Amino acid sequence: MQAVNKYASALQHKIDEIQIYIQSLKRGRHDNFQEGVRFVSNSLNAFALIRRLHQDWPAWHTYMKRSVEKDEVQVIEDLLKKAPTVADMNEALLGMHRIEKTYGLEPKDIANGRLQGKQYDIQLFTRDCLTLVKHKIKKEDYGSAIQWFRIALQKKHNPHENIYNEILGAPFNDSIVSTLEPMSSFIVNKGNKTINASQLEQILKSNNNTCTADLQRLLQKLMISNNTQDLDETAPTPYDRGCRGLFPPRTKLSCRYNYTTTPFLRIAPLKMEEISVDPYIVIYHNIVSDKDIDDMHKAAVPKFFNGLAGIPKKNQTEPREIVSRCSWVTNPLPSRERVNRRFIDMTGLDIKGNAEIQVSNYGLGGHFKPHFDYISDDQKEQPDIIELGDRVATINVYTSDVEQGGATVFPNAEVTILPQKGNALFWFNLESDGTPDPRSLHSVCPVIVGSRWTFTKWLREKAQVFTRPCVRR
Ligand SMILES: O=C(O)CCC(=O)C(=O)O
Ligand SMILES: [Fe+2]
Repeated sequence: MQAVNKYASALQHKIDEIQIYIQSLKRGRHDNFQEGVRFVSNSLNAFALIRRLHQDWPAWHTYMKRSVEKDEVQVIEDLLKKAPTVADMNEALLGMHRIEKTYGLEPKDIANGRLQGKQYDIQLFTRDCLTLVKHKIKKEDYGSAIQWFRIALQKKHNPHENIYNEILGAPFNDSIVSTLEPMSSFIVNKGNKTINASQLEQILKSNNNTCTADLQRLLQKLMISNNTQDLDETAPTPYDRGCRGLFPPRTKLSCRYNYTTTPFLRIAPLKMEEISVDPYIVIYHNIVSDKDIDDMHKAAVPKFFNGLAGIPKKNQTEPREIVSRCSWVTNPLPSRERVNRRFIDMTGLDIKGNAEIQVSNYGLGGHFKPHFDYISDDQKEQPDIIELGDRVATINVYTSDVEQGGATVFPNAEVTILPQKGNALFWFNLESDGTPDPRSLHSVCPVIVGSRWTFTKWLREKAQVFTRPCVRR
């Protein structure tokens, strides 16, 4: 923005100078031939004119040809190198898709800045909607594609549309026709009559009458079809229901001070909130200070890599989904040691040989699909598993608040937890005899608004020989 402003001022400066030159040319009247002749018949005028045309004009011409403020353009070019890539664009589209589908949001609400009933002063424009249309078609989600296409058609036309069209190309062009073509039969069968003749005329006009016959035919189809069934709505999964806050409320749960797990808690008990008794899921409130959170984030961010979903299958070729940015704090740090001490106080479990803590950040639509933290068969050979054993339990500390979305959901246990900065969630992945507990299936809902930060710690099996007795079931 700053760079473009600088460029615009430089351009304005040049225009001002050229205007001054134009003013300087206005000497005497020579609107017609006679006046011209009279003007040059005066030798002073003739001399000055010849001198100006001979000396000044070429110099002004050279000035006009000089590209406007090379430095400013260079700054913009350097910034462009850091512009989002195709991969970034794709991630953003996937994030938008997840938000729409997981929370069951209507495209028209999203486009008008209404997210789960909360109104934001933001809206999407025609070109945003059309980019989403293309993505929906790629995902073969035709119901949603049509909705987004209609919204694109209905969006108010910008008063400066002509300028945008000149620079960006007309939004409804041949490429959108070829994208929509595969679903035109779907439009006829399932489409809803939502644009009328005058709207169609408006679209054609705003498109500078560059609509091809193909596009006109497609728009006509949209108009004539009147089947009301519009969406191929698939039933929400348990994960979706958890993210939408639809699990039944839990009762008979308590909040209390824990002052027994370790001797230290006698002088500084921890606030514990039961979330579920069986399976055991609890939250400890305010276990990390803002300062320790900042220090840990600072240590982790320079080493951030893409957090990828799931475990790659043998011979898998398609890229794994990027779900977060994360890294491990592996070096000893006073903040990390304090957090680890808290983990021991909370759980009574041992962290021998396992001091590192993961820091994760989830952005636009960032999520983590339902998964188990206990190891699967194809992970058994991993060196850390051989050394430390399975992931008995997980601690997840919320190190930021999240304005909307980003809950932790246990789809099988029907539990949803909203992030709250400083709180730690703790649950077991294995039964006390070491058997995997499928009720530990858990997930992160897509972030709608905000940036979600967490610490994750897996408590490992081998360190627990003296802390967790094996109970026969
Ligand atoms: O951040 C969360 O709520 C859960 C993260 C998680 O499941 C994991 O890192 O394994
Ligand atoms: Fe997990």
